[in-house]
Amino acid sequence: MFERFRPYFALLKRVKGRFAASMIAGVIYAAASGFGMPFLLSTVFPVIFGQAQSVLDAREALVEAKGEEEATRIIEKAFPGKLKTAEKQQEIAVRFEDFAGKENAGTWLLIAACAVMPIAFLIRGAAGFLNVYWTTQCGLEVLKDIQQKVFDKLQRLPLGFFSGKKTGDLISRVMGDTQMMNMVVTTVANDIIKQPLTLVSALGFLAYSSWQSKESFFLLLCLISIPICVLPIRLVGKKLMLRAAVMQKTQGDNTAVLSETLGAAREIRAFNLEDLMAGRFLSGLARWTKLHLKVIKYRFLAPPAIEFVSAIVVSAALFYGARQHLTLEAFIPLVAALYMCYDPMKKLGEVHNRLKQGGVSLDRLEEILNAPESTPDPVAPAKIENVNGAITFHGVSFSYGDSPALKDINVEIPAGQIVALVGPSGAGKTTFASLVPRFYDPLAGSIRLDGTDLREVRKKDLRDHITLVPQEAVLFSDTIEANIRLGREGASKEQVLESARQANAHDFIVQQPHGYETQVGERGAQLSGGQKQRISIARAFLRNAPVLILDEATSALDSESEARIQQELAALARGRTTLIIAHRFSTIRIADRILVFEGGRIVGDGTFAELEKSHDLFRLLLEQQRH
Ligand SMILES: Nc1ncnc2c1ncn2[C@@H]1O[C@H](COP(=O)(O)OP(=O)(O)OP(=O)(O)O)[C@@H](O)[C@H]1O
Repeated sequence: MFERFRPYFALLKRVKGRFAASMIAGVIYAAASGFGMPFLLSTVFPVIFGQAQSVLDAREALVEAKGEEEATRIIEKAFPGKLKTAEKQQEIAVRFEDFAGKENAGTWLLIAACAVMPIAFLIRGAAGFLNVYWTTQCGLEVLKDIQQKVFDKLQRLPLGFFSGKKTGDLISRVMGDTQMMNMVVTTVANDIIKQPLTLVSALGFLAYSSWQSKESFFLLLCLISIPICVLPIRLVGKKLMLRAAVMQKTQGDNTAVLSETLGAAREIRAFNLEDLMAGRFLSGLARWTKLHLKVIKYRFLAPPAIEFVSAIVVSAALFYGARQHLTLEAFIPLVAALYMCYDPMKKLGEVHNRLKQGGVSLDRLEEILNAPESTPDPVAPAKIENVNGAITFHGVSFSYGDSPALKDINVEIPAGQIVALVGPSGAGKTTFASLVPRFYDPLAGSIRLDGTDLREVRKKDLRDHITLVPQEAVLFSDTIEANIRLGREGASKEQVLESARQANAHDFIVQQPHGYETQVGERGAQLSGGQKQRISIARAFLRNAPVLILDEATSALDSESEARIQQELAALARGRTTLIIAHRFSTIRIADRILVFEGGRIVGDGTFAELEKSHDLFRLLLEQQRH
């Protein structure tokens, strides 16, 4: 049952004190329930109802007629185990006489006997509460660690991981599946320690009374029927796990539809796709509801099955007890112990099912946690300091899947050169630029920065020397200043302002209602495309890295904004090794050199004038751009 979660037990180390305390509380609870309750029933009730005394009186009466030995034997047979208890109780009664006087001894004994129950329940209740509280705390701490690891991993995973995944499904894993685990932890925590221990201590009581009365029928009955109860638990658990897996996947698909719908709000309205998207969402919901009901069905099937088995066992016990002429007083504690065996079984069935369901969510989280690191950091990383920015590609090939995206690329880019990458769509320009910050590693060949192979450098150190200005500016929902500051942690206010001036953003920023403190909204929704792009350029100025990758940063703008931003980009590129991914040729005029890509190869290399004169494909591309 716990096998699936074993790798995570190590995470309990951090909360081992709490966990040990919860175990101790669980042991107290279990001992009080499984052993204590039946034991109290067998000792306190006889005191209250005076049966202990009547056992002694009966023996007393027989002693004259049958002699001491025979009288004891007859009484032992009629009231198994009770003679010893009665003697002990008489001893207690005598002590009460010393304490309360002969007259009041009876009353005090009764008060004490009656008080035992609430005290026992108080101890049991407090131990139960502390057990569930501390176990939940430990479980949630472990879960927090797992969530943290998943989030961390998601941020560090190579980009290739995301190609085949839906964002909505990933959100559903991080939020939905951890939520599911949360629920599993909180529900399971209540029973996971208490119930098995209660079962053991109830079996302990049955063993103890078997030994006392030399009668092992009840213990045997219990030992035989426990495996029968395990059967439905296992059967149902397997079915439940399969349904839960599909259910969680469906949940992921539904979240994906939702996130796509929210992300394409304009397009959905423009193309009248509201009904289509609603239909998709509804059919996903219907599938999820159906699966959820199946999961519920299997979850709640095991307890009645166990109850049925336990009812049969109690009936068998009744039959046997009646035949053996057991007194009610002897019978009740045994039935209570039997109940204390089956109740944990029933609850453990639920725990088992819950853990199965949690296992499914864990599988989905582990897909993220155990995703291979395709661009690992070196064990002994090389230091890169005072980077000039010379980049060399030597025999580089790369493919995302089967068909190659780059084939045998050899090129040397001196420090400070501005290079435009042009070529038809799908020629490999973006891929070429993506290899420089190690978003991917080449499958063959090597890439060097100032002579150092990129794979010998830690990704963080490498990326500290690179600035990426994407096609569409990415802003986070925070203030303008915070968005610029993302370029360099710890930059001074003056440096932020200076970068904004360099990007020609300062003037429009100070006109905003709260100036630099203005909130930009989610993904910068409250700013125009040009304004967003200027903030993104200001961020790049602030970063001040020697290598710059411009993913034709103006292609998302209208021509007027585009023309104005050209100047800032030219200023930004000056003195830096710059790779411009030129989708629309809008920025290639600022380039010192142009590389022409076709089918994953570099088929042209020269200045604008040289290529315009002699390169057919370049001329064709230029011609297409002009029309
Ligand atoms: N994440 C990816 N997963 C799988 N294949 C990809 C991925 N990105 C690009 N490709 C494929 O690799 C090849 C090169 O793509 P790349 O994006 O580098 O071209 P590009 O020249 O930048 O094109 P465009 O100008 O249209 O952006 C294409 O065949 C493309 O389909």
